[in-house]
Amino acid sequence: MTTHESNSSRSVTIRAENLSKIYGDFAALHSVTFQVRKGTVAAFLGPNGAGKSTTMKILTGYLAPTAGRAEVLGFDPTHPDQRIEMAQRLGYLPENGPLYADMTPRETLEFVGRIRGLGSGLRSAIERVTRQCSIAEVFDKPVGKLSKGFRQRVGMAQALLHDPEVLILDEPTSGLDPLQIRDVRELIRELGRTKTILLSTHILQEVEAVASEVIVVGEGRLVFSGTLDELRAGGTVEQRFYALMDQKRRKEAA
Ligand SMILES: Nc1ncnc2c1ncn2[C@@H]1O[C@H](COP(=O)(O)OP(=O)(O)OP(=O)(O)O)[C@@H](O)[C@H]1O
Repeated sequence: MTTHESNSSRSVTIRAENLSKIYGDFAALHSVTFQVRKGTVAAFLGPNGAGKSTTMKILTGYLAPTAGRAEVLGFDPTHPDQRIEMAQRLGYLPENGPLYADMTPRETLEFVGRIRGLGSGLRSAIERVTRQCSIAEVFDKPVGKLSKGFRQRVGMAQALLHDPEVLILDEPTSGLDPLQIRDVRELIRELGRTKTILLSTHILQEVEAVASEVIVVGEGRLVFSGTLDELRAGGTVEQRFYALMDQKRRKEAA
């Protein structure tokens, strides 16, 4: 346990506290607060433009919040030294894949592994993620020539390369076909046995398929945060999601 972790509650791995983000004159996030407890798979659910990617970029240190505070494993992503330490224990799949089009998956993973300083462990790490993400058949094809589904899986592979204890996955099943979606959900469930995972989605079925905790946002505001069972109390995920969104609209109109 590091000093950073002992300073915060041990059971909370990801914390967003009153996060706000303003792009120019557009407010994308309004004081969003939620927590993800250690060892859970949490779905970050919301319609297009709700602020999911913005929140994830803040949590991973790629964007600074306009106000509020983020924390992952007790580290502050806006603090340069803490961000580096955090990155060693965090895997991030960004929204549109992180990948250089000219590089093959092999070159991508070797490159990422070198940056991460994996040294002699790199070869076995590459073998592990190649198996986990089923990318062996495209291993030596340029990423730019791969289907969206395979690019997404290469993105997952780079996020998993250093076997991080926390994963932040921005729409991990986006662009995949039904069989690939089933495989990636299975992989997420498997990884969720040992890791804390926050994944964004706007697919309601995805929530029930993989998550035990749910955070719902709409137009940059938090509308629900709790367990899947709490969300399902009084209806299906679908019914509850639409009810929450309608409730939010009525509140704003009042
Ligand atoms: N760099 C930026 N400059 C200006 N506006 C931005 C920028 N990035 C995002 N936005 C706006 O902020 C809002 C939230 O965007 P964000 O990408 O976080 O939403 P999202 O929930 O991830 O959406 P999606 O499901 O479509 O990916 C949107 O209205 C978007 O257009």
